[in-house]
Amino acid sequence: MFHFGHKSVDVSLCEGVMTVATPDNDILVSIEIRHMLKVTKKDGNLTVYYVEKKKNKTLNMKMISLNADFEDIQNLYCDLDAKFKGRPKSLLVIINPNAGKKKGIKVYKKIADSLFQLCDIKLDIIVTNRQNEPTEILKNYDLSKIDGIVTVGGDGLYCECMNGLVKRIQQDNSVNLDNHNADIVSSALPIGIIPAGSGDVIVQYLHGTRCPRTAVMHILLGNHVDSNIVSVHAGRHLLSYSALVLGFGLFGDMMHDCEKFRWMGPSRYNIIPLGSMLKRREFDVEVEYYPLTQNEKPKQARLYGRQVSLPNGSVSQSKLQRKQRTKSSSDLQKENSVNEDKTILFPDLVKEEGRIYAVDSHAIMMKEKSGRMMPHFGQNSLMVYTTHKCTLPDHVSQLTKVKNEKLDCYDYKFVNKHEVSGYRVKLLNATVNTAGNNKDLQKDYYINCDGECIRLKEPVFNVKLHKNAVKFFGDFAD
Ligand SMILES: Nc1ncnc2c1ncn2[C@@H]1O[C@H](COP(=O)(O)OP(=O)(O)OP(=O)(O)O)[C@@H](O)[C@H]1O
Repeated sequence: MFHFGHKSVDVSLCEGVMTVATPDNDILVSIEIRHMLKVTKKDGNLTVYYVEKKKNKTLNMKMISLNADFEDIQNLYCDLDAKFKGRPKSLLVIINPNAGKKKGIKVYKKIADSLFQLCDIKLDIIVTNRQNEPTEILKNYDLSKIDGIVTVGGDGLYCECMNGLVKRIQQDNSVNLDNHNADIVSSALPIGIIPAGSGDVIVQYLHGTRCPRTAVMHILLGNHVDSNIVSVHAGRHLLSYSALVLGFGLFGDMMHDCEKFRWMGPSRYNIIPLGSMLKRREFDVEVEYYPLTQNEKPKQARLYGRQVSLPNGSVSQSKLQRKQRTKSSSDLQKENSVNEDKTILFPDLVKEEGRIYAVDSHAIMMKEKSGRMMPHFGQNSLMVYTTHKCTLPDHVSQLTKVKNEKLDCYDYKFVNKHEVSGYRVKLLNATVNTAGNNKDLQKDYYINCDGECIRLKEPVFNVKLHKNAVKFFGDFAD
């Protein structure tokens, strides 16, 4: 017989739930084992630490204590402990002390450390001194001794660690990083993000809150969410992997402008983009969209060959011209196979040519849910948006809707959307300077890759979706 406070109770474990009830079967407590953080025992006492989700999606830690004779406590402890398999036991923690308002170390010490200690996690804590250090650490780190990586910082730190991890895994599996057609090997090692950055977008997508305590508890509960990434290649080199947003044109320029005002801290993201918007540039581009393969197509697949609709101001194409521009898979194969290890067959492909402000894609797809645009992890496809010529007020109104996650944020005549497995952007009027072996573009063109500004040195870049290539700690399902 167990005791809960002054009451004598029965304790049962059934279908993943521990129930504490009176002998008359009045249920006093019912806890799902997947929500338990830790069980401890001492003499005739057993304490269960567990989480409860509040309406605002934050997790709250609670505990209950049960008393019984030594044997009953021992048996219940062993039964519960056996169900904790798969929880992380050993973690590499990478802290960026300069992220956001420079509170990374404080957040870690105040919130994360005690929870990790409670759950007996073996920790290897590294406070970084500079950019690129996380990449270097992950190049040679013994990944076999950890169950996950935890970043304490912003989206940028996560993206750097994700890049380091994905590159390391390709290296270990002899995948050529610079082949833009290569399918990459997915990472089995989950990454947890404890938010301490400027935007903390990914963590909010994952947990619905920016609360660092909630993020730590999600890591400890050990559930995983698979997520897509995209690769960006130019001039037969990998530029980067993106986990969140990849933006050429306006968003590249915005990020470049924001970088110049880094001293302003996180507030630069509220002010500087307005200036970038006022001096928005137009780019003459040709975009090739690689359609989904048969397996990837949603039930009501669109016919891309017939779907190209160019808005006002862009170079228009007749149906016939569009047809001529649709390459056969054999043409593509020939084009792509030069110096490449592996070639993917694209059943048919559509080219769009015109004057644009931006080409953007999101590795975590934004789709309608409960009347809003909400993130969806691990989707079968990548959505690409091209923004064509439009008035400044219309453009501002559209981007404001994107920011506010409005359902109709892409329903504008000047925005084209394509659901693809990849795409290629070619700058049509970019002049390439060649000096010796070095090539460079005469003008500056930027890609915003998850907040990192990449300056293009080649007039063509390729983007490819890699489904479920990475794992997060969390449980996005609810
Ligand atoms: N000690 C460090 N000092 C400076 N930069 C670092 C350091 N450690 C990591 N970085 C890099 O700084 C970039 C931004 O980091 P992070 O996302 O954590 O901060 P943030 O303040 O949210 O970023 P941003 O200011 O770019 O929005 C990342 O590329 C990260 O890897």
